[in-house]
Amino acid sequence: MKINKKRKRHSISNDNKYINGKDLDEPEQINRKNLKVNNNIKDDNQFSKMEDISKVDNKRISHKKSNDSSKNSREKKNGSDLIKFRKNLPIWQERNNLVQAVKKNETIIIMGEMGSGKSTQTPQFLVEFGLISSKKGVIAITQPRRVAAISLASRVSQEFGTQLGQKVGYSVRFDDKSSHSTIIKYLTDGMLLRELLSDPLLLKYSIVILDEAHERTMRTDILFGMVKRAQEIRKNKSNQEDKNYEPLKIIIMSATLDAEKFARYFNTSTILKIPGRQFPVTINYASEPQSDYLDAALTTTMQIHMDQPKGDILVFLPGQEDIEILEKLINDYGTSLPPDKLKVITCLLFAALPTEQQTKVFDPVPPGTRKIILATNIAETSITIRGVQYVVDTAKCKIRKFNPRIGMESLSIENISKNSADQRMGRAGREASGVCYRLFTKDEYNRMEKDTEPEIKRCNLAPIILLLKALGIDDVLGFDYLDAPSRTLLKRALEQLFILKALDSQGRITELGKKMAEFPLEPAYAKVLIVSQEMSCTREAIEIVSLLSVESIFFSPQDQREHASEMKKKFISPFGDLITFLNVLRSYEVQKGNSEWCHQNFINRRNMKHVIEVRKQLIQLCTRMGIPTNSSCGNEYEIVLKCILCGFFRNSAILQPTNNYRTIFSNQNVNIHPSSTLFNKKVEAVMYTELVLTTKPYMKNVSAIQSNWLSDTAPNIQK
Ligand SMILES: Nc1ncnc2c1ncn2[C@@H]1O[C@H](COP(=O)(O)OP(=O)(O)OP(=O)(O)O)[C@@H](O)[C@H]1O
Repeated sequence: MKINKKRKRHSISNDNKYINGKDLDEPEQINRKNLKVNNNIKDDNQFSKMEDISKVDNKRISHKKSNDSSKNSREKKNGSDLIKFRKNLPIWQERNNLVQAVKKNETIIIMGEMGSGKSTQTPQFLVEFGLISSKKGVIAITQPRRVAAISLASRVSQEFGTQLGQKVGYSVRFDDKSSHSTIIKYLTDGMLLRELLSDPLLLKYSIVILDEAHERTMRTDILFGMVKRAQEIRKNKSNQEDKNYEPLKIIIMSATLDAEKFARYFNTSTILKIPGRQFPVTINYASEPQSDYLDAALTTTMQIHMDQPKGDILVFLPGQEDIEILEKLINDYGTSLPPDKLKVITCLLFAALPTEQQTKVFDPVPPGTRKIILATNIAETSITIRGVQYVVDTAKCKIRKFNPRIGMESLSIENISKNSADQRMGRAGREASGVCYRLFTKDEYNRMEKDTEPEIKRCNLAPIILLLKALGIDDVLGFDYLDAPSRTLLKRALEQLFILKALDSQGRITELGKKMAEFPLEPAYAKVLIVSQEMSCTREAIEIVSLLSVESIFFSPQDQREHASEMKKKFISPFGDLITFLNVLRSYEVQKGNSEWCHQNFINRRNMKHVIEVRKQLIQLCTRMGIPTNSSCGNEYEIVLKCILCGFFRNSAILQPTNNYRTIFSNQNVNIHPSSTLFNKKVEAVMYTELVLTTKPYMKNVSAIQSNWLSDTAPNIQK
């Protein structure tokens, strides 16, 4: 297979920075004309460069055999098939031990091989052995991602033989499918944290299962401390024979965690190991390092398609941009397949996709078709996508980091850890044997870090500190962290919240802070929405927050950049990017999202649909919070920008006599990014939502403001 490598590649070094989940770099668009797949795959066989692990190191991950043939396991299972299926899971043999361990201990740790049945079976065993009754309290089982919570709840409700939302349900942001009769509730870690706001001791649960604990998201780390605290308080109360309090059991689960460390933290010595998985996965490593992960992913995927028997393919990529490029290439390629080959259908899975589009990856495809799923690491843990037999792993992911010194957040493409690579491999071999194609060498694997650094050690802590304060944890420095964050990170978060007036000068949460904490949004965005009420511009504020929830509402292919920027001109506002985005949204609605119009105007239709969805959810949220969502500012954009400034005044810069912009907060020289509508324009002051470090520090999403607005909105700014 030949791929024209003339195109400009993404740098995957540290200078490829992102901020707030978006590309910080001017996106290096691929010249798609230059990037072609030659159908004659076998002529230039990528796998001549890949070693078959079965030949070179015989590392087959295979333990327990199942009697199910792959054909049978693919068939839709009715009740008795599902029971048979459950009995074949490795965890089934351990169910007595598991239940006894939970009965005897306050906390246990379950370390089980991927696919052994932890996430689906553990809560069912607890119910089946009578440990749960809705009187005593039900089971909460957390997942780091909503797609996992939803798909696990669907599967378990099927196995349980009830409708989703009844005995088995889920709760994720903006979507709750649980009821009074729910006894097993899958929920994201963020949702359980939110429940703590109204139920600080989690009294409606008698068992909390923290699944995929190795992921170490910031929210999971805070949950560890909060759940442990709730357990201690409940234990003390029930020891004092207070009938209102039942003890709380905690179960920590993962295939790839440091069990000893968790055992020490949770004061337990009960670690249950579940050996074995149902089906083997063969691992193929690249025989030499791949200089271009996207080319390697395309080549490998197409080679599997041409050479390997049917079975769906799951490809791991670092982000939306790469996913969309590969989607286009595979679809182009799919149109020229020989008639005797399976057709291909691509499905995408990344965080910014609306839930109903994310869950499309689980839909079956027509016969004679191979599904190719292009996913970020959100497909890495927990989920089973039926039919996936091949995993292609680029070893890349986006890592978010916060530099507390200059207050800048970045998101860069980096290598994953060994544990991540193993989790990715574990998405195959769940219904039949599978193959994992690692686009890196065995040596590279050996050199990978064991674990990804926990978010709490590298991210902006402001959202989580606000939540802790709202939960009544005043001493955030002394909180019982599994791994304590650095003091600099903590100090910066406290400072940020003080400046937003979410905390007072003593570090106590204010009424405004309490209200902000109720929004499942970053503090700055929550503040904008709250303030918008008194400024009568809630509608516009919601729309701008929604427009900022996607990487970009425009696309500009490298070979059509000039044309694209010409087409963009009609939307441009002298107020800068945010109001320009609003203009695009207005036109998009007039055009009813017409795809031809989007195409002609270089508008990213998929992202616009997401914007509309987020807007709908924010309108519901504000209504629930008692904030009227109408506006009477009559398109007075100065008012709208002043409102945004209330959340983002930390991100403002003043034009200097030298014609440079200097940030008011960290006093550094910054530049307007070339993609901004204000590029090369000189205005007295600007506000931005992202700061990007590439060749220079660049501001993105820039708006023109007046410097006197700053003293009105931010009287307590400290340099
Ligand atoms: N949504 C689903 N559809 C079909 N089969 C499923 C589904 N979810 C789980 N399974 C089956 O149940 C098995 C056990 O899944 P489960 O998620 O409980 O394993 P696990 O041990 O938690 O895995 P991991 O550590 O990878 O999350 C899977 O290997 C798969 O065969």
